[in-house]
Parts: sequence; structure tokens; C-alpha cells
Amino acid sequence: MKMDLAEDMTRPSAPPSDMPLPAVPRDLSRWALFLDIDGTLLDIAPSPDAVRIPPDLPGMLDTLREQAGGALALVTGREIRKVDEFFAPICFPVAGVHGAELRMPDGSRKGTPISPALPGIISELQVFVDANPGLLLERKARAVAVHYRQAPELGDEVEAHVRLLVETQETGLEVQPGKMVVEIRPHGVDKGRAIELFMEDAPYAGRLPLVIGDDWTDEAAFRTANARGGVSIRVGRDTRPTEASARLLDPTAVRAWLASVLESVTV
Ligand SMILES: O=P(O)(O)OC[C@H]1O[C@H](O[C@H]2O[C@H](CO)[C@@H](O)[C@H](O)[C@H]2O)[C@H](O)[C@@H](O)[C@@H]1O
Repeated sequence: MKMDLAEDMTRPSAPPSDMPLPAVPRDLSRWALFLDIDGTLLDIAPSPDAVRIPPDLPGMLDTLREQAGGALALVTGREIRKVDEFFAPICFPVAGVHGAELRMPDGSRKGTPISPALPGIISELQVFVDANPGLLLERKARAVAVHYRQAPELGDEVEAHVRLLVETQETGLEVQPGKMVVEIRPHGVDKGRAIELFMEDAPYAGRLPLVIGDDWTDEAAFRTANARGGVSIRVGRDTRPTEASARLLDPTAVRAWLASVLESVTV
């Protein structure tokens, strides 16, 4: 179902640099919202556990979900259990670990199998991280991440080491670079496919996807939104190539934009 966006959206003034500001949807019954977390809803912090959840954010997302007839999901590299900690006591539908684990609106779960190669790779990475001050290992059930935000000079070495561990043997895993992080996630999952799975069923089916994200992993989600005639919004000030069609400058702008969506639908 492809709709004329101009029918439903009011466009704010003041377009930023190279890409337009996203227009504000007036009728949320036509949209399914898919929101990334780190760098999009939340400001980037020095380490994964140092993020700050703005006190009014969980409630605002819950109201948005309600106004959208339930058609909202968080689409993130984080594990679902971590997302629940952030937004407690609210449990949102979530695609976690870049789409490797899903929780649907009825609470049912889907997840890719855990690679038998993962525990050995994690052990090897722990040794590597221990030998290189500044690196941080983030363990997940189906994945693992090596963060180098505190030692940016090690970025290339981290990526080379992770690729060596993952790509020189049959692991069923893939390397996923991110912001000052190199992650290992299950092969064959991405955020675009996760959104396709949500879009198969109510309350998402028949709506237009609106995706907001900031990172390389969000490009697959942007492609899905674009292919379905929806809207893709890249967060960030840098000019790296993106498939998104609009831009918001930072998480503060994202939260303000989402608040303006709520204002436009509730008045
Ligand atoms: O898909 P996302 O919701 O954007 O999650 C991607 C990864 O985000 C987290 O790491 C990033 O944010 C940290 C906190 O701000 C920051 O310290 C780190 O440098 C960033 O890479 C998270 O830790 C990962 O598990 C997510 O996959």
C-alpha cells in the first residue's frame, strides 16, 4: 500500500543541511513506528551501561504506541532484557540484537539459534580485551560486542581481530561494525528483515513504516521503509552516505520531533 505522504503530513520549516527534516504525520492510524535506541532515542554515552533514560521518554513512547493503535516497536542492537530494564515497567514490542530476537505485541517471542561457535569466540575475545586497556566486552546471549570508545586508536585492530575470529571458520555469525564498536551477530538477520516480520501482522500490517535510526545497522531498516513507500529518518550530523530520506540532527531532536508528532495527533 503506497500513499501520498503529502496527504498526511505537515512539514516543519527550517530544513537542515543536506537532507530535509521529516514531515510530521497527522494521522498515526496510517503509520507503523520503528525506533532505534542508542544514538536515536538515547544520547550516546561513554559505555553501554552509562546511558541515561530521560524520565519522560518511556511514557511518551507508550502514548505514541497507544495513539498509533499499538503499531510501534523498538528495533535495536540491544538485548530485549536490556530494553526492558531501560523502559521498565513498560514492555514494548522489540526486535533485539539487530533482529536476532523478537518480541511481538502479544508477548510471543522468536529468536535465531545460538551459534555453537559463540562461547569459544567470546573466550578468545575476553583474552584480547584483557590485554588491551580501554576495550570493553559486552556479552549477549546470541551475540557479543567489543567496544573501543575509550581506546579509539584500537578500532582497526579490533575489527581485524574480530573478522579473523568470525570469517576464517564456519560460525553462522557475521561482523557488524557500529559506533566505536565491532559486534558479532547471527548470520542472516538484520533490522530490515525484523521490520518485515512485524509488518506481516496486526497492528502493523497495512500501514506505512516510519523508521528512525542513526547507525550502519539501521540502513537495512531504511531500505525496508523506502521499499514499502514509508519514511526513513537518519539521525546524525555527519554526511556519510545513507539510504534515509530525511534527517534529524541528534537524539534531542528525535525526542522533540516525536513530541511534536504527539501534539499534532492529539490536538
Ligand atoms: O541499534 P542500537 O539501539 O543503536 O544499538 C546499537 C548498539 O548500541 C550500544 O552501543 C552504542 O551505545 C553505547 C551507549 O551510548 C556507546 O557507549 C557505544 O560506543 C555505542 O556503540 C550497545 O552497547 C550495543 O549493544 C548495541 O548493539
